[in-house]
Amino acid sequence: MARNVYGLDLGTYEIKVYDKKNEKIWKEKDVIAVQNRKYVFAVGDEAYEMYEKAPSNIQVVFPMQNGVISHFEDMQYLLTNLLNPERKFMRGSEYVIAVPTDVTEVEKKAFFDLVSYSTARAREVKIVERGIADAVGLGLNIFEEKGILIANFGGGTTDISILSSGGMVLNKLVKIGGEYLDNAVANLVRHNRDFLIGRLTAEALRKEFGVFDQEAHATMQVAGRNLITGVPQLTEIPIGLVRAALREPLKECVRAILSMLDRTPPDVRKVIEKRGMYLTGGLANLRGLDIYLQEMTGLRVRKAPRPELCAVEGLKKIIWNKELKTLTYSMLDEDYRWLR
Ligand SMILES: Nc1ncnc2c1ncn2[C@@H]1O[C@H](COP(=O)(O)OP(=O)(O)OP(=O)(O)O)[C@@H](O)[C@H]1O
Repeated sequence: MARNVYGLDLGTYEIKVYDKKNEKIWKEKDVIAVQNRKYVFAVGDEAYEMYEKAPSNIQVVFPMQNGVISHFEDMQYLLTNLLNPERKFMRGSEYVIAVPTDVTEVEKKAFFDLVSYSTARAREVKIVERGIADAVGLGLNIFEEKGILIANFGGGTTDISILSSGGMVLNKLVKIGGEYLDNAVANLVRHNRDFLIGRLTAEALRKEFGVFDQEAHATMQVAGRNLITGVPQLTEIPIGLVRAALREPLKECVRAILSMLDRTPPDVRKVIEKRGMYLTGGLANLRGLDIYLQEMTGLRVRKAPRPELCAVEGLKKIIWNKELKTLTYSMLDEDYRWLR
């Protein structure tokens, strides 16, 4: 099979892929369903459909947690299956992978090894920091700009980066993302209403209500289990309860952004204050999040047009452009000294 070049943004919630040969970008849920702890039953979107609905002999596993790989073999199987469903051999392809910056070298190396040492037999594996891929995806002149603040709100994490002159000045990975918010909503509903809802229902509530711009008396009917009677039933959840659950985790993200700004060199900070910050990642679609962040940080907030695909669009540009390719590196490079 002919060689190909892939851009991979491996997220906790979804894997985004750029396929150079077929000139297309696609995404798939980062989930695998395993039967009797042995046989792979389904992968990707199909496996996600089974989450919270599967019988007890089928385990639905999320191979990534908080932005890093937690089940290496499941992740490798999932990726190989998604890239190569017909299981034709695809040796000799090249990969450019977007990785979070604020993780350990071992965690970063796992992304590299995932492709380097799989049946894919990669010809070349390059890594680029996700904040940089986001900036390229936003169409910013990464080499010239002297102050860029990007917050990537994802499924498992919020990756905050400050860039200047083509490099990372500061970066912080906050372990709060969509999943954390969903758990917060489900927990508050349980404590407040004695009503048990699943994570997917909590996600639907969060997507429906958002953070701002909705009337204060809206409600949504959801299915769950009454914890007093033990009976499954429908109930109305008010918007106020969902907003209350989101408040503290979102404040934590705001605090991380502000504390990073405090540590930013003054000249870079001046440019950021003038230009504002950029919002990327799937959670940036949360209704009203941009207005909320604008009010809380005092910065102008610009949301990427397709925030969840911003990093993979950056990877696409990097793959096609020689100058941008200098932003990538290999962990096998002589001058890359990992663990030292
Ligand atoms: N319209 C929407 N409204 C609210 N939230 C949304 C919307 N669309 C997607 N999301 C949320 O975005 C999150 C996924 O974002 P994204 O795909 O950027 O995450 P990821 O890259 O997989 O995760 P991470 O970057 O943390 O590893 C999910 O929690 C999902 O619920």
